[in-house]
Amino acid sequence: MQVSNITVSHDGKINHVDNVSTIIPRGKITTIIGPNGCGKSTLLGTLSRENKPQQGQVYLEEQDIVQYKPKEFAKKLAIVYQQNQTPKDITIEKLVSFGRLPYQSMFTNTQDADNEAINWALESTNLLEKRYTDLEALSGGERQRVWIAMALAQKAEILCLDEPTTYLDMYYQLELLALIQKLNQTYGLTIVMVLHDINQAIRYSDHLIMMKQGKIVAEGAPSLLTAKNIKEVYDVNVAFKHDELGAYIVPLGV
Ligand SMILES: Nc1ncnc2c1ncn2[C@@H]1O[C@H](COP(=O)(O)OP(=O)(O)OP(=O)(O)O)[C@@H](O)[C@H]1O
Repeated sequence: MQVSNITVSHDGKINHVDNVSTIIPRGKITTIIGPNGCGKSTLLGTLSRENKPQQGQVYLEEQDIVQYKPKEFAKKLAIVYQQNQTPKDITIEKLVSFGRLPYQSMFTNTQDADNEAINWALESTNLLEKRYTDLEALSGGERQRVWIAMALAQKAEILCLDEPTTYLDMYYQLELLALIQKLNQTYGLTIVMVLHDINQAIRYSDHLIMMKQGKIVAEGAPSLLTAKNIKEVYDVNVAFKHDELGAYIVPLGV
């Protein structure tokens, strides 16, 4: 995806995303990082057409995303939110099947392809055995996997995730990030996500976009992060460590 001079304002006064241009590399994991309120979700929501930019364009396969019909766009890009309203009395399988809506029409029978995609989505997220379980009976971590399964059933090449690990304990955070990595490495999905944990961003991303006050201040491989630019962006002092675990930061204080 190519983002070209995007400006988004939620209130018509402040530019919450301010003249941003970037490229989301295909087949890679891109993570948007930055302090609270810097515009991460607004940028992600612009890629997924949830936010309409006042200025600029986003191109997907050389076509402006506004030109795609809703169903065609849903076949290209799926998004999973941080928190989702859980419908009552619905099984995992039923929820995942909603991911097939972009493919259904009155004139074509897509049942075989639908079943195949649903099975693949359930298998990839390790939910096959629980397919007939009610969503309400699941823990928060399992539920997040179901929403990802629904997005996978959409069979889109680009998967956007807005703070997918928020509200999850350490176990489910790591499980979810490993799943995202598997989806990228095994199926070549392009991942674009927002994360707050810098160490997770370093460990699981190929590409980082670092934002501050609606602008991109640095982008590239995780090695672009330094104690200096983290201080500038987050106003936090960190120590950078490099050892057999790879690179990671240790927050020292504000
Ligand atoms: N629907 C909205 N109406 C008005 N202002 C909004 C709306 N959504 C976001 N904003 C404002 O836009 C700015 C950027 O918000 P955004 O959610 O994109 O930031 P973020 O970097 O994702 O923040 P966080 O890390 O806290 O989730 C914030 O100041 C926020 O208050």
